[in-house]
Amino acid sequence: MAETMIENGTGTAARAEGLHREYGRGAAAVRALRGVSVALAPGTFTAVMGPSGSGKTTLLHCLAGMDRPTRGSVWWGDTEVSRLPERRLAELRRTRIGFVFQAFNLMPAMTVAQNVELPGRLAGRRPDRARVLDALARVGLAGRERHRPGQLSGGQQQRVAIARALVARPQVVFADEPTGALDRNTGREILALLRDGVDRDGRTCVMVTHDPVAAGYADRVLLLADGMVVDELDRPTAAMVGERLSRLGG
Ligand SMILES: Nc1ncnc2c1ncn2[C@@H]1O[C@H](COP(=O)(O)OP(=O)(O)OP(=O)(O)O)[C@@H](O)[C@H]1O
Repeated sequence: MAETMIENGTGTAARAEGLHREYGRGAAAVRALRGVSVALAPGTFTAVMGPSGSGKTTLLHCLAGMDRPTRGSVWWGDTEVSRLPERRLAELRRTRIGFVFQAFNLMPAMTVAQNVELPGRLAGRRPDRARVLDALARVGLAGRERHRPGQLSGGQQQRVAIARALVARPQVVFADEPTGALDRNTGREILALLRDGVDRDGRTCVMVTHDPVAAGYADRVLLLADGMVVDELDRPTAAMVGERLSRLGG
């Protein structure tokens, strides 16, 4: 039943159909996405990989409602977000989507707790202290709420960013190279946290990564080349991913 619903396009946490994204016009135009369709089943972890410039970040931004496709559609559940007016899209993004960046993107002058509260405040909601503390505890940062980001290690800062992405309990979390700025062991801890959110809370997660070991935490890998999905791997191992990537020259 669930499979059929997903094939029909309903019952997905998010999906994209026939996405094209061009930057610039005329001779200078860059075709970053050239007809990408993906369906993200609820409670799954997908890694997006491919050579530099293949369109990974563009796809993530379009799926997360942070960029608009030139053509094609993006859906979160039954809502077509690619057609929503900007204000409505921003509102919906704050409740339905979490985003984790490679460079953490925390506000240095704010405390850890204030950083986690910020998206809610921007959405006009009063901070729910218990929920913020719970989100911090879940990423292993209980007791750090009054620290500033500069007083934390890179791995701890990324944990704050994950708590910030999760505090609204979004259906889908997007992560753009979340371990790219971290050493290997710290990176593994962050990946385990993302995996845990999928397994324990049924969250849907999509992550761009260059690292085959990181992709091994996912249920599925989508391989992009030249703005198109060229391959897909289920239950990937780092070795399988490394081998497919080297065939793509990535
Ligand atoms: N805002 C923009 N304006 C113009 N061109 C862009 C813009 N964003 C991306 N591009 C171009 O679109 C193509 C795809 O970029 P994208 O960042 O999605 O690739 P990527 O696979 O994430 O690359 P990397 O692995 O190097 O981060 C590239 O050729 C890039 O230069």
